[in-house]
Amino acid sequence: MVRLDRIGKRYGRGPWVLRDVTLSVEPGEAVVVTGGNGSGKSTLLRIAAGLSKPTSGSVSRPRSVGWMPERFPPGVRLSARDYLRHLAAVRGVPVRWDLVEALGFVGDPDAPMATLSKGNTQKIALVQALMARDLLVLDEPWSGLDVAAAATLRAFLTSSEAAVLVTDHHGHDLPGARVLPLGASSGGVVIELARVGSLLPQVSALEGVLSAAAVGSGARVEVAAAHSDEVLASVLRLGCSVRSVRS
Ligand SMILES: Nc1ncnc2c1ncn2[C@@H]1O[C@H](COP(=O)(O)OP(=O)(O)OP(=O)(O)O)[C@@H](O)[C@H]1O
Repeated sequence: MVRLDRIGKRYGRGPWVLRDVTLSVEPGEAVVVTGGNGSGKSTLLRIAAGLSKPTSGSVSRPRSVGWMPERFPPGVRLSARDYLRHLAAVRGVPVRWDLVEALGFVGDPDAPMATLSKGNTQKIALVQALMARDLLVLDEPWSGLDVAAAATLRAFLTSSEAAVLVTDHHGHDLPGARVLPLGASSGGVVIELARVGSLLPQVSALEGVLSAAAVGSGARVEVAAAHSDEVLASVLRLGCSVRSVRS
């Protein structure tokens, strides 16, 4: 699984883009990171995928990581076929031609990547990432896909045994996924809990809890910043497991 522990990030002396983000995604689980432009979604994903170092906090990730950037680097001279073969060889996995087909790729697999349409480039960029075994980190994977390919991708991610971390600001539904909203908050701290069960009323009653809503078998709890440490200690004492903490 991938685990981000109290991640903070600032670029140089600029403002903090991320502060104190704790998140774990287990195999077979999916998390959708949402938030407005500039809220830090891509930054969080780049850190999770190992492309950027956090300023504070720590990350642990599995070995086989697939990364799809928001924009495919221009000027790749390889053909789609050679590009996928190369990346499959590097990762020690077979090329997923079945996925290329399932996504409805209609470009020339032997033409340079730079000459493909946006949608077809996106499909190849996706397949190279989806070939990884343990962790799939996909930045805006639906962007540029036609409806049928979007449905194929959703079905693939929903049934994947890898840990899945995606960004989305178009409201694409990913059944069963947890949502991690980044960005403007009401000054509170949002704590995501796993396995809350019948404890939700007790969590809601803790001093400093502003709202507590069930999400699947867990809950999303908003806490006044001044009470966040006590609430965290209390929910752990109650036996809840903490998925993420965001201020
Ligand atoms: N390499 C960088 N150097 C300096 N600042 C950066 C860098 N990358 C991102 N930022 C800044 O960090 C903030 C968060 O950017 P990021 O791309 O993570 O947001 P985002 O939520 O993915 O945005 P969008 O939805 O617009 O893609 C922005 O203010 C951005 O300008």
